[in-house]
Amino acid sequence: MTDTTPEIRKGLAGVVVDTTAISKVNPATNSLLYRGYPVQELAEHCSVEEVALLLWTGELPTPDELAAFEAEERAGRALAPQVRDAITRAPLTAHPMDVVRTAISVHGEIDPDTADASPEADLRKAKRLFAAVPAMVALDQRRRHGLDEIAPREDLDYSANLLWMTFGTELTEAEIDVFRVSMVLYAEHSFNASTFTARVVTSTMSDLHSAVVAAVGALKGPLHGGANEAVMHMFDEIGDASAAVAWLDEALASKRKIMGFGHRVYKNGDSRVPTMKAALDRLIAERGRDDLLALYDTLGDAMAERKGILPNLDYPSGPAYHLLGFDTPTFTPLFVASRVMGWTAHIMEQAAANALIRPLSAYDGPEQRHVPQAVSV
Ligand SMILES: CC(=O)SCCNC(=O)CCNC(=O)[C@H](O)C(C)(C)COP(=O)(O)OP(=O)(O)OC[C@H]1O[C@@H](n2cnc3c(N)ncnc32)[C@H](O)[C@@H]1OP(=O)(O)O
Ligand SMILES: O=C([O-])CC(=O)C(=O)O
Repeated sequence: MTDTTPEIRKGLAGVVVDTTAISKVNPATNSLLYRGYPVQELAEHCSVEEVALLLWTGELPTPDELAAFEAEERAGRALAPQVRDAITRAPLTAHPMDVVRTAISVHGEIDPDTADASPEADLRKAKRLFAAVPAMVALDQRRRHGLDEIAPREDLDYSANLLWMTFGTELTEAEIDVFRVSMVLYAEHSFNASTFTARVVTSTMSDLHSAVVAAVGALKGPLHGGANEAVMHMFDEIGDASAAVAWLDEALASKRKIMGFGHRVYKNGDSRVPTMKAALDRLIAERGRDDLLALYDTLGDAMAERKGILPNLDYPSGPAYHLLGFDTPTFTPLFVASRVMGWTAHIMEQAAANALIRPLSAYDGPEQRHVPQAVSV
């Protein structure tokens, strides 16, 4: 690097832009810690509500703190009429990510703390958003089938209630648990593209809901959260295991990105995949869907053999959400429901020690030149 030729790190690859105390992604040890706790242990022992408090406050809650938050969360689940209208009036041609993005924006407009940017108000906003997003996602899936909204149930925890509001039937404990695991695993992942987006917006001293809306937009893309939906479309396109290898060879020959594989940080496998794959395996066994397992394994093995590239969390999550009964375009909104925890934790962390995020660029356009005299105004 010379004074006149700055080093360009396309995509900020490998660039450390700030510190965070929220999570530690360590590709060398293939580990992920939320506030110091291994995500596998949290997925085994904790409810989504406990993980939310952990991410926001830095500590797992005491039983009293948890009970108080659970009561608050249960009381905040029902949609405000303005948010319900925004969802039901959205054209059915709109992608569910567009609908949840708009619904969050409307939810922000009417948040009682909308004019208050204090840390206490931001935590209240984060809690209200966390409580409300499941009903947004559930209603949007239901209306696409011509079904009515289902009211939240205060006797159910976060995970069971989200499933109840979507399907209106009680799923088995095992099914609810698979869903809980996915929500815990998706909750937080350091400076990924959507979280960084939220931090950029926050760095201008904008508000929490604007940052989350921007983050939803970043998550939608198939190189990020949109990959869980794309995995299922890919499985539909392939059909069954017997076609997987030929499909992959053709896709790689035509330089297609294989959805659900690869990662910017993990190059030897995603720390969350074994936990989510085990959850998917339980669901597959319960449903007797060995055909899906065969397709999953055949494609994964062939990708490892051909390219040495391993699955990321979206690879097992997509088929798990499919087996639970979610429509494929609802998968990424489910990621939103979970990642709201991480985004809002990062928004609060950024605001507490803010510096405007504004990198430099190296200009490579035309040299300075003059407008020709003949050009008229
Ligand atoms: C929850 C999440 O957001 S996890 C990510 C979800 N996204 C996906 O699953 C989409 C598919 N994956 C990808 O597109 C990429 O792996 C990304 C975007 C996730 C990471 O990309 P990067 O860190 O920029 O990896 P990079 O592009 O440098 O990949 C290195 C090489 O592997 C190839 N590669 C990486 N992932 C894939 C893939 N999924 N399919 C085919 N080839 C791939 C690249 O084409 C590149 O090859 P080249 O050196 O011949 O050009
Ligand atoms: O960290 C990333 O780049 C993407 C990812 O896995 C996530 O956001 O969960």
